[in-house]
Amino acid sequence: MAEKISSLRESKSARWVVLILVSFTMMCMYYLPDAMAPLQQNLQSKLHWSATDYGLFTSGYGWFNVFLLMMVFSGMILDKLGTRFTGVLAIGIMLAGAGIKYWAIAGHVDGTYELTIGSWQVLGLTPKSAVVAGLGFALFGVGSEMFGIAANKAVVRWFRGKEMALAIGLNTSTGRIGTALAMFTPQPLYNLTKDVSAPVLLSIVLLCLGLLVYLFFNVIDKRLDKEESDAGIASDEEFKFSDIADIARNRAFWYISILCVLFYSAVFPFIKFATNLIVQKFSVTDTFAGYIPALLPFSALLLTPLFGGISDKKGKGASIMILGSILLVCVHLLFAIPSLNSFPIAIGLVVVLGIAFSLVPSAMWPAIAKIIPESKLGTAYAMTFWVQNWGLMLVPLLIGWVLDKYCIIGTITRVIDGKQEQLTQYNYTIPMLIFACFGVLAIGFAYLLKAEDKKKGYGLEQPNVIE
Ligand SMILES: N[C@@H](Cc1c[nH]cn1)C(=O)NCC(=O)O
Repeated sequence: MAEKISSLRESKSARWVVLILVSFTMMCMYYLPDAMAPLQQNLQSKLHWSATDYGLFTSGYGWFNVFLLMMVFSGMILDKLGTRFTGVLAIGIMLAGAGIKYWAIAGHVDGTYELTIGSWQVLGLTPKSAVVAGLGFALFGVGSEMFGIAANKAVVRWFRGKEMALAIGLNTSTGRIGTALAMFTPQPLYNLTKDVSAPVLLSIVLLCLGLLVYLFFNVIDKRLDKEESDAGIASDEEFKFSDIADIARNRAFWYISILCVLFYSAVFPFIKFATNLIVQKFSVTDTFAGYIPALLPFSALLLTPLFGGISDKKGKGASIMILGSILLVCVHLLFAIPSLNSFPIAIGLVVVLGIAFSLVPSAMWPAIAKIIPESKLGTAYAMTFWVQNWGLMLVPLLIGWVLDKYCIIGTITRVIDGKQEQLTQYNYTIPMLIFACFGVLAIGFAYLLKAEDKKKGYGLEQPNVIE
């Protein structure tokens, strides 16, 4: 009997075209989450936000994902309706969220909110602009996570048994180009337009481009469906509620998800505060300071596919996650030392953080595909992202609050756009120690994962490529 294989999936060029299309859209999507980070100080002075307000707005990314269980719904939609529909829906949601965020940051929302429940003051004179921008970011976050899950599943579908970790790594890396652009462009854009919302507008343009490109991917992916159904190859099984319970019973899955929330809590929220940290601690200008954190996604961009390729061929996935977490702790501890304040040190530390930020994702995302069957993969990625979003939501809130409560060391007066502005000065030692603690816990969970893999034989330390 003739072997049932798909010639499209077997075609290296078709696989790589698919990867380019999905990854380009990923890049467009990754611009907005970090595009406000280089303007933290400008946002604070233009919109009269405190560090707590900035933390609240930043935490918005996770609000709907966490509390409305949006990622679980996204996983269900994905497993039921497929990567093509889900991807387009996700981009539509991101566009709506980015639009709301733009409206709020462009200065159309005035006044403050105060919210008290009993004796607990939930929001104390919080600018409405921060809350509404946070709501826009929350909607964007739903689309962004939904797209991330769909993109991972699409890449796994096309690359399983081939260069899977390399492909996932390249896909994530292209996302890092979006993050790097988000670190490089906002300050020059602001200098040009004197408008803090200009980067949000650029993100809307990028998302529209991403949508066009994703529609091309849909055409090719549909051809694969047709080829597979003609060849009698079964398409993905549909989502079942019992999938959630099956995944939740897998101990290794929880180790990866907890490692994920701890690791990413020490990276993404760090990026959100990094420009300000570098201005404050290393005494460099705002524009130049924005370029230093950009080295993080840049080094990750080059190294993630390299480490993905190595783990495809050599394995050692769990060990790579341990190493990445150790590097993360070292970097944050060194950032915490007040006397280490010369700016070449900042550059070196950010590059090493970029290495950690390449090691862990390059091994982590393919590891989920090794412990969970493909039919449940959308739901599994959704559940991991849900756990991760708790960190993306709570950690910026915590850091913003800690900065205002414990880290203010004074104010300076600077002339910005011809006006004298009071800028608050912070000491970032405590926030950096908090980030380091997440890293220490991440090391522990990476070891637990390695032990579980040894016990259950998932093959996390084995190569991915089937020659
Ligand atoms: N769930 C996403 C979170 C995110 C934040 N900004 C953009 N995406 C994620 O973890 N993606 C994987 C990664 O390594 O970027």
